[in-house]
Amino acid sequence: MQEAIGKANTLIEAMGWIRRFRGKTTVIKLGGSLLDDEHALMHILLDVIFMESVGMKPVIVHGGGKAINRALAKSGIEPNFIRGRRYTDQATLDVVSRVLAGELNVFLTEEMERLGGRAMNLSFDTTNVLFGEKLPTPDDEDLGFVGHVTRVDRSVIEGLSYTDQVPVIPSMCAGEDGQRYNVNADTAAMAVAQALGAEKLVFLSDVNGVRMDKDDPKTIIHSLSAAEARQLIADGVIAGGMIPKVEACLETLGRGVRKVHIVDGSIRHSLLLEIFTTSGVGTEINQ
Ligand SMILES: Nc1ncnc2c1ncn2[C@@H]1O[C@H](COP(=O)(O)OP(=O)(O)O)[C@@H](O)[C@H]1O
Ligand SMILES: CC(=O)N[C@@H](CCC(=O)OP(=O)(O)O)C(=O)O
Repeated sequence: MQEAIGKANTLIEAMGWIRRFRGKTTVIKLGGSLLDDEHALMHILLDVIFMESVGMKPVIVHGGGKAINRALAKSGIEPNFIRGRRYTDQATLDVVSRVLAGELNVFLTEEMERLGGRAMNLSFDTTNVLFGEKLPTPDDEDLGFVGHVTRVDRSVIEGLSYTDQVPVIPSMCAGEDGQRYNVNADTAAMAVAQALGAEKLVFLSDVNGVRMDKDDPKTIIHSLSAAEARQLIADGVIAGGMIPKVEACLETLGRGVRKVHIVDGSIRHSLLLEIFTTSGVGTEINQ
């Protein structure tokens, strides 16, 4: 009896959160490390399907850095990162296109359908929704075909959301002349969240959030203001791959997205817990 009452209370609490987020867009960024974890990925996709089925509007933007590294190794190409971004020559671009826009984008969409959801892959091979240009960099830091997003085709994404399909978008963009570019997946997710005026942007990573000591999960910081996040970058507490993520969060907050979260996607239901509880499980960055 007590157990049944507990379950009913949980359901009633969940209904409140569902009402609050129904009809609102959440952009979910899937990082490369999670795409390698079959079990974690299945649970994340089930959470996304749940969100869609209760009327929330999830949109997936994905990277795939690890899969790209493996594919490059097979082609005998050494990965080369400059300030967290991959130097992308023509041969690298071909591999990135194949892995991100071809394989991973199709795999994620098919996996969602297999799990009972409805999803649509939005890539160069179907409908491209991310447009951009070569990322401007200083002359001595040329990154080749690395781009940034300057325009998002909102109507296609919103059209899918309103017909109860989850848009799945790889982190690549096309120039107005048709040139393809490789885009850092955190910044691609940020551009999509801004363009859609998303209620939330969730970065699912392989760490439990921003930590005071990057190697100690217990030092997680649950809530950070923009000013505190900037200070932690300046102090070197936030480093490496966490910098572009937090910088993307800060830029997103300045442009209308209400809340940004960094969450460990390998914890079961971390996505739902972050959305449906007041304390959450990851790091929330607020304006
Ligand atoms: N303060 C910090 N808190 C948490 N992680 C940090 C911090 N500083 C650096 N990092 C590093 O950032 C990494 C996450 O970024 P990244 O590997 O790019 O993730 P993803 O593949 O999900 O985009 C962590 O694995 C961690 O090694
Ligand atoms: C320009 C640039 O660095 N692009 C990234 C795109 C994929 C990505 O960002 O994937 P993760 O989210 O797994 O890191 C790359 O080539 O690895």
